[in-house]
This record gives sequence, C-alpha cells and structure tokens, in this order.
Amino acid sequence: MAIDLRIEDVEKLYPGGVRALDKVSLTVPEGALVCFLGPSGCGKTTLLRIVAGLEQASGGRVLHGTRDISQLPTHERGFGMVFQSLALFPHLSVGGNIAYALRLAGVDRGRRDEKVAQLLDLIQLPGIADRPVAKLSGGQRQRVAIARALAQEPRLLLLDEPMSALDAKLRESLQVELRLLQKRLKITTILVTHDQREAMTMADLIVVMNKGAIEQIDTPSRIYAEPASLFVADFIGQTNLIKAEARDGAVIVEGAAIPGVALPANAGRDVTVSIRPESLRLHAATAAPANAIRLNVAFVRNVGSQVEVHLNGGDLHLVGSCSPREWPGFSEGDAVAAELPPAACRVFAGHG
Ligand SMILES: Nc1ncnc2c1ncn2[C@@H]1O[C@H](COP(=O)(O)OP(=O)(O)OP(=O)(O)O)[C@@H](O)[C@H]1O
Repeated sequence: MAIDLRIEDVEKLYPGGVRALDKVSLTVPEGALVCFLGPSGCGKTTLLRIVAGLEQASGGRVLHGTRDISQLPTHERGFGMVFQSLALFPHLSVGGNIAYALRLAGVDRGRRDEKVAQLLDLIQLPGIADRPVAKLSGGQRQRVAIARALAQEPRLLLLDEPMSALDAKLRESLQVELRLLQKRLKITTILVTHDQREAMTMADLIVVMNKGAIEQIDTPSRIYAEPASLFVADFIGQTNLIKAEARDGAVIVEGAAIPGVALPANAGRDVTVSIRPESLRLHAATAAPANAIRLNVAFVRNVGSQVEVHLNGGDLHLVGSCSPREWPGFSEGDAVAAELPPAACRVFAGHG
C-alpha cells in the first residue's frame, strides 16, 4: 500500500486569536512533489511546521500511511528538512555537515566518506567535501543543505522556501535540478513557496492557500487553465479580470454578448470574467466579430520572445500577448477589437 501523507481537518489558532489554519485537508501522494503556494501570511509555513512536528495543531490530525503521527516528536518522524532557519554548520566543512547527518542516521563511521561522496555526486558537486561552508556560493550551499537532508534517507522531504535567497537565474536552474533529483529518487516532497513560477516548474500538485484555507488543489496546468476561484485566477499567472453581467445564459461585457460561456452555479447578475492575455484575439476595429470589445492600443512592449499589448477603453484596461510571429502589427493609438473566445473565459460570481 502506498504511504501517502494525509492532513485531516487541521486547525491552528495562535495565542492572540490568529486563526492561521482553518480545517485544512489534503493528501500528499507517495513519490509526489506537492507545493504549498500562497501569499505571505496564508498559513503555508504553519502547515509545513505541523507536518514536521515543530508546531502542534489545535485540531485535526496528520497521518503517514495508516499511522497517526500528530503527537510524534519531530526526530521520530524521519522527515528531512531544508528550512531557511536550519542553516548549515558554518564551522564544519561540506563533508562534515553531511557526515553529521549520516551519524544521526546511524551510518557507521567507516562508510560515511563513501556516502558523502555519493551524496555530493547526486547534487552535482563532486569533490568539494573538504571545502569550508563559508566558501560556497548561495546555490552550492542550498544544494549541500539538500544533500544533508537526503543523508538521512528521509521518508518525506520538507522544503521551506529553500531557494528564496538566490538570484533569479540560479533559482530557476536549481528548481529544474531539484525536480529531476526528486523524480529520480521518487522521494515524497512538500515544498513551500510564494513564487508561483517555482510551483509551476516543480510540482505534481499545487495547493493554493489563502487566509488559512485551501482554494484549490490541482496539477499546475489545471490550476492555470481552470482556476477554481477568482483568487486563484488572479494569483496564478497574469489574467484580465473584467466586470460583466450574466443575462439569459450569455455574458455581457462592455455591451458585447459572449454566448456559450460556462456560468458558475452560484452566478447572479454580477459576474467577473477572467481571460488570460494569450487568449485574447485582436482584430482591426473594422473587422470586429460580435463577441469582441472595442478598445484602443495604449502601449506595445516587444520583449523579443513575446509581444505584450496594453489596451484601454473607458475604465477597462486589458493586456494581450502573443508571439512576435503572430503579432498583427498594431501601433499605439490604433482602434482594435479584442475577441473573447468563450472557451477561454472563466466566469466567477460577483465583482470581486
Ligand atoms: N508564532 C506565532 N504566533 C502568532 N501568530 C503567528 C505565529 N506564527 C505565524 N503566525 C501568524 O499566522 C498566520 C500564518 O503565518 P505563516 O507563517 O504560516 O504564513 P506563511 O504563508 O508561511 O507566510 P510567509 O510566506 O510570510 O512565511 C499569519 O497571520 C502569521 O502572522
């Protein structure tokens, strides 16, 4: 039977009445990488600390396989952790840091050097066992921290913003490396991040959190294409949010009727349409289809790999994007029509 991690109705009330988690439930399937993603203060670190046993939940339970581990001390859980606050020992060498974890894991002294070398190979930093930790770059230090966590052959790897201190380029390459390593080792992993790009790059499943509750649990592609709430649509990637009206099964946006759009069950008259920039289709105003909004081109930004166009019309501001090859070549000030393909529109109740 698979040894999944199950979080059931977990609550956390901090002294002073802060409700950091409100009956949160989710499953981390064995071998998967699951990201807790959300804005600052949404409760993701608290949830990770409860899984690690560093924080006691106020209610609910955590199961590993069939075992209730809610009351189990941290060191008996057998989980590896890479937290920003759990830095490497600065007075030890790289090898010393990893060997320390091997000693805790009960590996014989005679086998530790060989194991250190294997772990350094794994993180693609061979031959640096004798180097002082102080002489490593930020990225190397994070990889060594990961090797140290893996030294204990953890049943679950818990990563709290492990790459947040690194510059953008290094962070991106380490994300890919870490994901490939995790897949190769099939090690069940939870990663906490507020960086949606990082979550999209690395996760099998993303748990989007907001104000102590889960908004959506899904694969990265479904979270992007089928956001379950206005919050998710806005938080993940770039989107246009357009105030609209639902009337007779159609959605009316700025006087243009968009038929055939799926309406949510709870939709009243006021709705909000979410459409991604790349889904807008631009036409010359003279060739506007019925389901299009008339706007003017305010600004065109060509960044080489992509053209981004900003469109204004009254109170409405929309952003469109396409590849340079598909760009129709409008200029600032041109009157255009932005077509909203029904299948690309997500509609949510209310005006947000
Ligand atoms: N020890 C504590 N005592 C009281 N309140 C706390 C404590 N730790 C966290 N909180 C509060 O609980 C809520 C959730 O905090 P948490 O650190 O889990 O959020 P987060 O999503 O990880 O945020 P960040 O991305 O900023 O780390 C916040 O409102 C925070 O202020």
